[in-house]
Amino acid sequence: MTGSPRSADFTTAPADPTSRARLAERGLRYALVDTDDPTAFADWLRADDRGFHLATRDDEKYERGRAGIGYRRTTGVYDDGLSVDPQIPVATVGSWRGELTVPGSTVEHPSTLAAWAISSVTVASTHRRRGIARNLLEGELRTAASLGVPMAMLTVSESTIYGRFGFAPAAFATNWTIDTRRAKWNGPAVPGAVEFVGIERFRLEAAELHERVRLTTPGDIDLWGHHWDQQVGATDPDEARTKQLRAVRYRDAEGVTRGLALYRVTGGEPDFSQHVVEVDRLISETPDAASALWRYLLELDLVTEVRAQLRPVDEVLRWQIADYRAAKVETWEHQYLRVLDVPTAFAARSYAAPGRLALEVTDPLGFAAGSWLLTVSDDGAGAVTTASAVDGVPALRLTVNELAALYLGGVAATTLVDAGRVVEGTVGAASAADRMLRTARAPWLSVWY
Ligand SMILES: CC(=O)SCCNC(=O)CCNC(=O)[C@H](O)C(C)(C)COP(=O)(O)OP(=O)(O)OC[C@H]1O[C@@H](n2cnc3c(N)ncnc32)[C@H](O)[C@@H]1OP(=O)(O)O
Repeated sequence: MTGSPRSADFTTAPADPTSRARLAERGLRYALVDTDDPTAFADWLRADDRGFHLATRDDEKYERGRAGIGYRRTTGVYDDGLSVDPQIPVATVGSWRGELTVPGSTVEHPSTLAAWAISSVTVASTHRRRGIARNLLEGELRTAASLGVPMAMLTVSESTIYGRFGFAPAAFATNWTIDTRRAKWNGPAVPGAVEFVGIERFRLEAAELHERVRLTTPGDIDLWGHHWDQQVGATDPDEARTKQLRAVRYRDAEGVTRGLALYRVTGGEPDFSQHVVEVDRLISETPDAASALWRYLLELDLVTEVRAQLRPVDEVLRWQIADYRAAKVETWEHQYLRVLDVPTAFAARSYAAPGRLALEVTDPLGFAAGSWLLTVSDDGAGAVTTASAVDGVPALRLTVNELAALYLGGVAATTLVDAGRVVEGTVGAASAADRMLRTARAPWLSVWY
């Protein structure tokens, strides 16, 4: 698999004319990059790397990058007046049409929403704070809306940037640091077995397993081949990290792979008994698989600390170690959403309780603004119509940001009312909203993109 395009329409949609005109007024050219052209793509990647303060790559790595993410809609802003290297863009953005899992999805009956994934947003430090990123972001949102994509999504370098464009965090993640001398395993013994697998096998089985697990995880997304290449270090075979990778899998009593872990053991100082385990990935399809893999990692000899990033907020491990304080857990906001089409987005997910909810939404960019009525039937299906306040229907007033935060059921309307970010039109409306919107398990996104 070289990419995840379900449909290629997104790659050919022209650069947004409004942003193009606004940037042209400033002497800047906003254009799609021809990703079939290795030179143009390498120049774009050079700008992307520079924007994120990454090391410069050699030509072979640029070509590998093109093979991996060249399927994306790749846009640059060029300053043709530059006296040096005007062919290197002064701003970059990459986007694609992804699939966001929504509440109610199962492997047998998947419910996903088309979502416009935005990545590689950079503006050269020589051109910062002149409104270039604003034009890139607004251009992406208008393009997505023009293609009928109901949601935009991204993960962020800084949490302060994207609220102004209508994004808000809708799924959170946790980073764990576990003192293994204190964290005695207190969970169940499980019937299957953990065994080592080669890195190539891990890559193969992890991609398959993620395809199933992401469909049961609201907030998660479909992944692309290059993601797995990067995960297992195939893009950087000579790096120390790549050479340290080890992989194990959990097979259940029937011999079916239900979980995988990729990890590195580092350090050991001062006497070889104090190594640190960095868990790069732990994917589990069943509670048994998660138990077996966590237990394996926590009981490794010559190890005193296990670190894991991007774990779910309601990680079950919390209840499987003898000493709660053996684990330091830090919460991050992670999956940011931006609603572009309210009726389509809210009809795609299912709900925990029947009822009606009026949503008065403001949106400076207009996409989601309006008075909406969400009606959930007894089977948990939802439909949204335009309607002004209806007598007896709980009502909330909110901006498009809070609408995004509520969407996956991971943030409570009652919290946002108490925070002063959502206003109740009728007393008790937030509790009514929570009964309909909240999910049993916290939504979760397992990757950066
Ligand atoms: C989805 C992703 O790709 S996340 C990665 C984001 N990119 C990075 O972090 C790479 C390093 N940073 C950069 O390249 C740039 O500083 C960017 C892309 C963050 C901003 O680009 P700029 O062109 O300088 O932003 P621009 O001038 O359009 O600013 C737009 C608005 O965002 C605000 N803003 C810009 N950067 C930041 C920031 N780092 N933190 C908070 N606010 C910011 C501006 O103040 C402005 O606000 P306003 O219009 O409401 O007054």
